[in-house]
Amino acid sequence: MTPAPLTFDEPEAKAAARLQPAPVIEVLSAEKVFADGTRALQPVDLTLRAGDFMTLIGPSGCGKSTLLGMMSNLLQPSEGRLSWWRGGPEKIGAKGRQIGIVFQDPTLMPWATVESNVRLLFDLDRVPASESMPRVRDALARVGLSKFAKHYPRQLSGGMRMRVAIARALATDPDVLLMDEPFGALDEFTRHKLDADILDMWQERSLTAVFVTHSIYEAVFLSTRIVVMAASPGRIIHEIIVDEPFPRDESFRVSTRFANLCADVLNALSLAQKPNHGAS
Ligand SMILES: Nc1ncnc2c1ncn2[C@@H]1O[C@H](COP(=O)(O)OP(=O)(O)OP(=O)(O)O)[C@@H](O)[C@H]1O
Repeated sequence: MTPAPLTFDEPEAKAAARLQPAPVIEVLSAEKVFADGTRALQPVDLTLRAGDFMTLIGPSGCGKSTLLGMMSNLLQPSEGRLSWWRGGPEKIGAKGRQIGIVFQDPTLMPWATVESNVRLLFDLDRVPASESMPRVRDALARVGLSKFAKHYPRQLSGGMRMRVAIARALATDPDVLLMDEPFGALDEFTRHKLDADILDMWQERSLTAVFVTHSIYEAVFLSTRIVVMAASPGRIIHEIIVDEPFPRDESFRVSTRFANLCADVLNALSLAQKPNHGAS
């Protein structure tokens, strides 16, 4: 059946807005000044939509982690506000509205097994093992660590420890996954493998993702949208849409299109280095 045509008496912008996926997190003129007076972010406006894979990229200190912290509701804006599923923070956690977080450091408990580390959030919530363990096992299988469930963090490589941290976030069955430079400390090969795995999970689970990185290649490979930020004060200066179909594989990494997109991000980042570009 042919879909009903859009009504053309409607302004174009309104019609386009109707076709966009629903907002999941909206950052509404939110800014952050820390208690010591550091102005980490000047007012930022940003809408994360269902199904986005959004990357935040920019020089050190431009406020990427601060912005991610506010999006996770772990950090409060000093001015402005955020909304989650068009409501307040009370909307977070309901069915279909779970947020999972992966930090830069895997932050594992060294005395606990891989399995216990992944189970941590369930244990804190006093969820019975009969309920939590199938989810823990499923998450460990998803990151390829089933055989290491009884190992301790010291017995794992850096990449494997990061997989445990990802499994811990996945076990809670998140709808939105916020990741703060999770692969920054890993070698290039491990990083490529984990990038591919994250994309598979994002597709399989219909996740909405926000990913902080310093790597232009990683940003282009993963994202549907790249948000470029500048420092002093932290702000958004540009956005690049990566209109490349999924699944993406290694052939994308060596394509001309990939090289051109990397050049676009690099150009935007060099503007970010210019003092006061886009600052108000
Ligand atoms: N708790 C805090 N108190 C005071 N200043 C802070 C605090 N947290 C961050 N800042 C400052 O806010 C600014 C933004 O920091 P943020 O960590 O968000 O930047 P970033 O872009 O994530 O940096 P990086 O890429 O190095 O991780 C920096 O100047 C930082 O020193």
